[in-house]
Amino acid sequence: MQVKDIYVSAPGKAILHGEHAVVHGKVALAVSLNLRTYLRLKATNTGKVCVNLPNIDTFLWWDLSELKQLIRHSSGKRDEVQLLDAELVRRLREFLGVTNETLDHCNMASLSFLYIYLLLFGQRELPSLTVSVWSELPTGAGLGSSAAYSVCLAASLLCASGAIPAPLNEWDHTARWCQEDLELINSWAFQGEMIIHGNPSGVDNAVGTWGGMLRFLAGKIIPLSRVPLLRILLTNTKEPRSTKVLVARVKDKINKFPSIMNPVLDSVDAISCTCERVLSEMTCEPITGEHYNILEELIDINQHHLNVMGVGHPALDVLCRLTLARGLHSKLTGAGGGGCGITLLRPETDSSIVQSTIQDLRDHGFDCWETSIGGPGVQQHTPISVKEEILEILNHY
Ligand SMILES: Nc1ncnc2c1ncn2[C@@H]1O[C@H](COP(=O)(O)OP(=O)(O)OP(=O)(O)O)[C@@H](O)[C@H]1O
Ligand SMILES: C[C@@](O)(CCO)CC(=O)[O-]
Ligand SMILES: [Mg+2]
Repeated sequence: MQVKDIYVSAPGKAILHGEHAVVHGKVALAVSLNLRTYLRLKATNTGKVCVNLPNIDTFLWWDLSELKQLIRHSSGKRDEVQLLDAELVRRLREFLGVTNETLDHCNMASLSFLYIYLLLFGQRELPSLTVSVWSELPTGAGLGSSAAYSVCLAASLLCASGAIPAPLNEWDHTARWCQEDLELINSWAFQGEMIIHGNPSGVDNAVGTWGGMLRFLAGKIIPLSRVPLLRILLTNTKEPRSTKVLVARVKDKINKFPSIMNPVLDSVDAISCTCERVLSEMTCEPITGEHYNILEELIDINQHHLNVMGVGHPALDVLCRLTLARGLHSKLTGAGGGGCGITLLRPETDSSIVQSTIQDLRDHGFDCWETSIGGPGVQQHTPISVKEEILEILNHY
């Protein structure tokens, strides 16, 4: 089977409020970033499937003949894409030599690729192809790198399998899919997330698919169209962590101390709802200092709650302390345990304060930059609409 070449991209995300609580049925508010993951899928006639993931130093290939063995006993196409095919996952783990303890980037990324590839093509002739991915996002740092990767895999492989059309017209440079196709992309990306995360809420892949700011509650996605322009500083503490491990840790704590932890989750839920109300007020009445005072207090309270959940880290404490010394408020974003934090900048925050804060954080060995939020969700690209330096990397393989 011959497939068509395609370039796609999907954004990373920052969670304003609700990380972890969202896994337990509470509200989360999340927003897409201007940092994206790009994927090129290229048809080949080598009889192989090649995967090039330079961000994580992973370059793998398999013969179609060995991959065919893996689908021999597969249960086939399932109607319910929300559940993993446990038997296929078990076979893939065995094939790749992944045990429960091996949580490294390479294994998780190859497992999720092969899982989606084999389920989409397994009932037909497997296509020979090369997939290359490059991301502007730090890997495993709380900015939704796994979701952006899964969304790109889902979109490109669904297109290649013919399950959804390629949306680009000859006169466009980028194009997005219709709502129904986006829902299919999102549900397949969720499966990739299940493999990487274990028990994802689905908020990250929803942002990667639709972009913008959204409210997420128990799988229900509500885009927030009326939101004020927020200035946010992103800091990567560079402390490595795994979302899968952290999500499992919070679950254990809730199981051990339900009467103590459930009120914390309820409080996080109330924080997300209050934040959403304040953001909406800011779009329909003059923005005042009091709006920002409330947003800052919500950030502080949530950061304490996340520490109570056990997903803080000394480096994140340093971030909060250093920024507070300049009058700025920060919290972790994503799964925590290291990784990234967000700092809210007030409109009147002087650029000299921002610059000296960034310098303080860099002096501590952190990466820090001001970001713009609300970028588009998953897109198809023509090659010339991909940044030159990224195109060079993708076309290198
Ligand atoms: N550019 C990439 N290339 C290949 N695999 C990637 C890439 N980015 C992320 N991944 C996959 O995602 C995993 C990291 O996912 P993880 O959920 O732990 O972090 P995150 O998504 O960055 O943070 P969070 O879930 O808190 O937002 C990696 O181990 C790898 O399997
Ligand atoms: C920690 C978590 O809430 C957010 C990770 O970005 C996990 C999830 O929602 O799947
Ligand atoms: Mg993730």
